[in-house]
Amino acid sequence: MIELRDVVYCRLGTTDLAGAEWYAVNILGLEVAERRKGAVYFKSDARAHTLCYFEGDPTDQMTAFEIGTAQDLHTAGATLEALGHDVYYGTRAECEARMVREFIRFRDPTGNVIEFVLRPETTGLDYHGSRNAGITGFSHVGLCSSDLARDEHFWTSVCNARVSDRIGDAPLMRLGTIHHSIALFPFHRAGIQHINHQVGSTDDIQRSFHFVRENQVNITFGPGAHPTSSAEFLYFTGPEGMTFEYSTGVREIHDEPAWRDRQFHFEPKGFCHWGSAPQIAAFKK
Ligand SMILES: O=C(O)c1cccc(O)c1O
Ligand SMILES: [Fe+2]
Repeated sequence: MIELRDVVYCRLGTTDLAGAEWYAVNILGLEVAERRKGAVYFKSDARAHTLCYFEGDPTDQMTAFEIGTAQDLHTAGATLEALGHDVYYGTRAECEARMVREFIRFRDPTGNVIEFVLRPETTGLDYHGSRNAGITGFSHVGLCSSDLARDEHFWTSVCNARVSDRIGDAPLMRLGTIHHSIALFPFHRAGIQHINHQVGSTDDIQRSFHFVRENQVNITFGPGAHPTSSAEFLYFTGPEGMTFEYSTGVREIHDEPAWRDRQFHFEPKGFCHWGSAPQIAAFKK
């Protein structure tokens, strides 16, 4: 079994790097950690970076997860190869571009590009956004799935993710104690479906709701409250059509043996108990 510690970063291709940077700083509220040739790195918490935009094809999207030891990384590579996945070992330059010691890359059964990384860099320092969005950190990712049962099986039986709850057949899965670090939503193509940052409080959700609306950003869902994680949320659209979510108050599961995954409706009420309805394709039938 491959043990994953946490989701660590997303890498997103863009045809407008300057525009993506402007949005990440001025709307989303991230901090530029570093600019390199053809790429900008963003901080959202103590880690060296949790998001990278690079000049490239917008369908080029990667999600990375931390693995504990070099031994585990190599075992994971062998396990994935045995299951028929092509596994690519990152070069030194590619490791430097990700601020990690080692990584492997492969595709999940839907075709999502996944990286398992060793020793991602941290700064030990908080981040400071110029816009006070109240972000406390990068927290989870939603991935598109063309076959939810098949992909849930992959993530739970190969990668040790545990299902916390399901909305319809869409699993919300935890790697540690946070209700979910990865969730799968039905969509006909591979890609990152949404990127979640946690914010400090309801005030941050409400202030961002008005702020993004004032700035002509398309709000696609919320403000609302998820019955699953119990988090209050806001979803809005970013560069290249990416969905970003802020949420606050996500449930933690500490009594692992006692927790039973629950079944929610794949309808607006399964996504929000305040009555908001999603304008997000993967959240609709
Ligand atoms: O937090 C949740 O429970 C949740 C539920 C549905 C969809 C999401 O993106 C979520 O984060
Ligand atoms: Fe989410």
